[in-house]
Amino acid sequence: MNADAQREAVYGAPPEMLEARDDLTPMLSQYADLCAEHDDAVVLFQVGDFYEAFCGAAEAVARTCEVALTQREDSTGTWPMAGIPIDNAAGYLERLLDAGYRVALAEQVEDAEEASGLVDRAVTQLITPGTVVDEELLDAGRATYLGAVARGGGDGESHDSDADADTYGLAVVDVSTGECLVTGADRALALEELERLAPAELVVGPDCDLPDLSFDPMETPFEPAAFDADAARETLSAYAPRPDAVVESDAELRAVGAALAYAEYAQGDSKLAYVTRVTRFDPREFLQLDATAIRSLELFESRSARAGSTLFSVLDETACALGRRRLEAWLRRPLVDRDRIEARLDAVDALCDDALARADLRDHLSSVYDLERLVARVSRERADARDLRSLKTTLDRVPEIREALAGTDSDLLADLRDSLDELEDVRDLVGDAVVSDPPQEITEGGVIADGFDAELDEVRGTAEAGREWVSNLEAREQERTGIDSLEVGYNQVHGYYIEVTNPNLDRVPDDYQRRQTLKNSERFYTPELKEREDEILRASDRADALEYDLFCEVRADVATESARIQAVADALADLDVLRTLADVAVANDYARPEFHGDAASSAGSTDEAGATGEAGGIHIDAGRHPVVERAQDEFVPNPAALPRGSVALVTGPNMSGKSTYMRQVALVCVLAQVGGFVPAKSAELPVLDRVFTRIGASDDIAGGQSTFMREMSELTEILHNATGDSLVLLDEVGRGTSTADGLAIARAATEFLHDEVGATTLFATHYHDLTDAADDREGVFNLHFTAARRDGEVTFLHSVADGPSSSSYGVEVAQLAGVPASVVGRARSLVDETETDAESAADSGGGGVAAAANGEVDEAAEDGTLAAYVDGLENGHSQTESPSRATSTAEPNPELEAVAEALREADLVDTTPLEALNLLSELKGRLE
Ligand SMILES: Nc1ncnc2c1ncn2[C@@H]1O[C@H](COP(=O)(O)OP(=O)(O)OP(=O)(O)O)[C@@H](O)[C@H]1O
Repeated sequence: MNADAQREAVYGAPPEMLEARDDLTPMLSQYADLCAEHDDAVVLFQVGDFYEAFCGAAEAVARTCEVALTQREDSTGTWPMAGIPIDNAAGYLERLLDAGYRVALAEQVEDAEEASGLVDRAVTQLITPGTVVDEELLDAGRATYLGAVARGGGDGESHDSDADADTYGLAVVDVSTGECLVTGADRALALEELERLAPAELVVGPDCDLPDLSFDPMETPFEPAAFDADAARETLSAYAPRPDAVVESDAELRAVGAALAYAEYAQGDSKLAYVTRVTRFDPREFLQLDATAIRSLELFESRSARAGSTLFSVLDETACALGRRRLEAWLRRPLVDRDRIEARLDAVDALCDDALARADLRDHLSSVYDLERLVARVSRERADARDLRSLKTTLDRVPEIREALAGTDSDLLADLRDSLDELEDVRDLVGDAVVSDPPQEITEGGVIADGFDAELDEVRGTAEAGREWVSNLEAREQERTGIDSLEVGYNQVHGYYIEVTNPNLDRVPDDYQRRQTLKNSERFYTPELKEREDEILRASDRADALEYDLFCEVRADVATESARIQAVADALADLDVLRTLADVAVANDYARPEFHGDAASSAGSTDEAGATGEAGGIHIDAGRHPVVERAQDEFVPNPAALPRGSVALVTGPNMSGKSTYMRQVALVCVLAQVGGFVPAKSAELPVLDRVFTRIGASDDIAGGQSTFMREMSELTEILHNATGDSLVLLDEVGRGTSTADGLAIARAATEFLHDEVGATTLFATHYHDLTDAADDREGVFNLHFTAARRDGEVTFLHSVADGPSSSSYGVEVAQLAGVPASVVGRARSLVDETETDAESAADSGGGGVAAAANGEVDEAAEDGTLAAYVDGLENGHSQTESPSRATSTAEPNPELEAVAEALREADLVDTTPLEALNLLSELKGRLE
């Protein structure tokens, strides 16, 4: 049984309980019923202060949560049972979620003390990866999405676009905040968007056959009927008065309808009143970054040893959780609208110039609570009195935040300032109603402030008067009885009493009635004291009940303002990100990027400027890698001058900085389109439509797919989808196959990108032969990284220069990596031999070779044998028709050398036939 099946086996009513169905106690019978109704989750059944599970589910809970597996015995048998304490359930629930379980909380929905017979229970909440709302189970800095995907061409009639069954709708809901997004696109784009949103849980509509995704959502089976267009329209109409105006296709309608229906189901089948806005977007309104690009540019996850260093971590100077989530959303979705980008840049610029405003904003925003999640809790009736005070604390900051932006000359900041509704009504309501430091419990009084409600004040007054009467009683009774040691006290069990020590018992008046006998004293009460006590108790009980009712009313009143509070949250989130971008820019010396033209106009500019013209190109002066520069003491800034549609072939030794350089160019572009300043002295940039990356192969091996296959499918994706407005980064493409095939593929891809696609491309390669592609295409040019070689030691300079690299320094890098000296020495002599051969071939007129690498830095080399090879390629000759190829390559093949070395080292005199065979087979394997 696989893991999914194992989990599902404990869902539903336990078979052994079903067998004993008629004999079960009422409580277990209720448990079995609830399990049967919610057979897609482990039902955790509230019994007093615990959530219990029975039978197979109990075993799963005990194993996963590491709690004791006990037994419940009754007349019908012995049932395995495991429980988790409700008070600190979060940690256990998290374990169950992590283990892939879905959990249904069956809570007592009536007061156990008031219930006659069996307490009523109902599933109030389904807890799954995409529907968690518990603060302790959520990541403050990330949105937790539940997603739904639907395919077009189904049963809808109202939208023509669905004639194409290739239209996909995608919707996500963040149940903890009420954010709801919907989009639609063709399959490829919709899948890309799905990867970018990476919902924690996914409900997949009928006929949607999803491929393997790069993230790992829980796939939840949900009623296909929820994807029906009419049902979806009905669901959506509770959130948008004109459902069809929100979406643009039936696929979208069905996706958002199903997502909301499932979210409602998870929240106990109730409308999510705090989903006040369903927002539709078009993926093309944003810079498209697919999952591969997000991963390889290390926006959120680090793949290197510098764990934790990502663009997000460098930028994350946010002061509050609202800002942190917004920064993530902006980074995942940089803009393409030039005006919107400039508006953000103006705002960042203005804040960069105003240190005081920045500091004020940071200060105020750091005491802002997570309004989005707060308002959702208020709306779900889960907020306690402290939550409401947190809301007020946050709202108290709003006037100050507006004040900090008073004189701003940025339109965006001014708009945000103006949209900051001070919500005085809500603030005053909470301020008047809830005491400043309320207890966590809302049922035990002490929550509502004096003066808020006349009836409560009166009831409290009665209780207070009673207490005062009691507190004066001692003096009065001492005087009346003449017993100086007489004391009035109170305890939980017996209530108020008058205590008289044994020697004074003879002076006790007649109206004293005995309540309790102690060793040295007696305790009494009087009818009047009893009456007062009852009055006090009645009044405090009444006050507690009144307080609870009043609190619920206040909370409901606040809930009606959800949309206004969410708008404030929205503005605060934007402000926090803008001030963060400004803080980071100032702290790290970033510069404001400039854009030439907008995406639309630059797309058509090729003709005017030619494929290699300046228009729309990427021009960066002294650019830096924002993450790498922070991780080391010194970083060498590098320029980039990439005309629009050009292909830069980047060569250089291993470790010289090629990948860093390419990524930094992309990161500068991404950051600029987020609206941030960039790590450079200056940058003039185009508005890109997409960034594609094909970087590094090492981590794919773990994925099981053949590295080369993966590499080629990513390349295909790029060649199909890149446009003249795209930036393409290729690192070592073609490396996963034989040198000849790899070089041919790299060469052909370069030509295609240049001639057909016109995408601005950076291509890092170890195929020095590829550098010749620059000879016959104006838009293809070479860049290289330099190193200094002195006495056999290599120092990387990390600076980029024009032209191809002269040497790969592979042997030196091998030495740096600790490869044994004898191997390094042998490798070096082999390289020398090859170079000498190449030189003599050149001298004898074999093909126009310039002096090969001679140990000097920064010397461009051309390779005559390559010219022959390229000729072959261009004349349509396949590689096999070029017999000279295998022997004439200037670049030594390290694998061949290693095999040769192993053969040379083999001591045949001492080798048995079997060992010889093994060696042969091993060497053959290496060659293949
Ligand atoms: N501009 C720079 N200034 C300072 N150090 C740098 C610079 N660029 C790169 N480095 C350092 O050099 C290391 C190697 O860089 P990078 O991975 O970019 O090399 P590479 O040429 O792509 O190597 P390979 O060909 O082996 O993939 C980086 O981890 C970084 O520490």
